[in-house]
Amino acid sequence: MPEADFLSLSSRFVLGPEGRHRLRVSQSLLALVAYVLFALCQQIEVRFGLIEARASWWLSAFYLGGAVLFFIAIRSGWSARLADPSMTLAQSAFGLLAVAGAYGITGPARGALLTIPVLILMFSMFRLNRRQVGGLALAALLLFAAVMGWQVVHEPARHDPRVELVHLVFAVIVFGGMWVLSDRLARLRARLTRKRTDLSEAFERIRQLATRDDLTGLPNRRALMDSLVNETARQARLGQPIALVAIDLDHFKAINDEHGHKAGDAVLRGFAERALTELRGPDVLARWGGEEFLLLLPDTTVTQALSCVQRLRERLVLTPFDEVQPGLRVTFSAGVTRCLGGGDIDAAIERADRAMYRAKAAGRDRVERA
Ligand SMILES: Nc1nc2c(ncn2[C@@H]2O[C@H](COP(=O)(O)OP(=O)(O)OP(=O)(O)O)[C@@H](O)[C@H]2O)c(=O)[nH]1
Repeated sequence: MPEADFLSLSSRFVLGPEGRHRLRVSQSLLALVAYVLFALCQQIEVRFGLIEARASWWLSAFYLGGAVLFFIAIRSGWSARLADPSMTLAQSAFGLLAVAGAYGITGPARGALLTIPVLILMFSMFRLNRRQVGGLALAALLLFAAVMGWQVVHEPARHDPRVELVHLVFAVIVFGGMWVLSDRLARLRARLTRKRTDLSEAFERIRQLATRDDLTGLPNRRALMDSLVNETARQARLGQPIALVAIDLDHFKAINDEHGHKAGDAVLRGFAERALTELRGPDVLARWGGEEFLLLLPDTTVTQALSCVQRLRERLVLTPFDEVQPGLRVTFSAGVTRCLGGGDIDAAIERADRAMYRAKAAGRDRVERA
């Protein structure tokens, strides 16, 4: 097996399939590695005679066991049922407990351990809210204060009260600082989230403006061209026919002249609404410009398209535009062609257009095939 394949297979075995879950698993694995390093450091201190061996073994067993359990809970997918599948709060609290325990058993070098809660709190800031981070910082402070107090009382020979007091003051400054920092970070995150929402709303609006006709809400010319390209590519794969229909409302200028431009707008909207109720989901009716529409009918032969257009005509006969002017009837002329895709798109539009003009010339309110 090539080396690269072996590596990707073993990383898949340890971390699971790609995705958010894998990110969580790799983070908990990283935490496990950190605990192992921490245990090794403790062993060095044991060798130096700074820590008692038995206490060190017990504590190492506690936090390594905990870290393995967290890893299993996340890797197995069990934690996915929780609100935070990364178990950030639990992992951070556990880490702080382990460090406080280590502080209790570590000899003169224990002051260095005060830097580790900073690391834990910094990691937690990316996932937890400021109340949770504040709670963790306060809990860590109380935990350390309790361990310091307990040691001063029970082992005054090894734990000088003056040194513990200095450590405690430093802990207050550092943990307090972490809380202030988490507050700033939370505000920054909230601002970023707001900006991201604004940005995606603006993007959606731009997309609408670029692809929709403002008056009717139908796809515009550009969106129809995109649909044509996509559909004809699909047609090439599946061998299905596509029909294209050019539709132009009859005597629309007269409607504008007699009833006003607003009434003309309402007729365009009304036509779009009526037509959409007669079409299937995959059909695309677009406003091509003015009072002209283009209809794309995927998986439809020209004969089927002719009966679809016939249905539209009947619909307009049955539902006059009473909302514009009581009894106002609107008709259209249409031209139908088959679109073969690729280089035929422009040619098909032209064929449908020419057929539609033939329908106009033949007296309007009719449909011609190209
Ligand atoms: N109200 C309104 N009118 C529009 C819009 N776009 C184009 N028009 C008008 O549509 C009319 C089209 O007129 P013509 O091209 O002469 O077509 P027609 O009167 O429908 O005649 P035939 O197509 O030959 O049946 C023009 O008066 C345009 O001003 C629009 O968005 N709203």
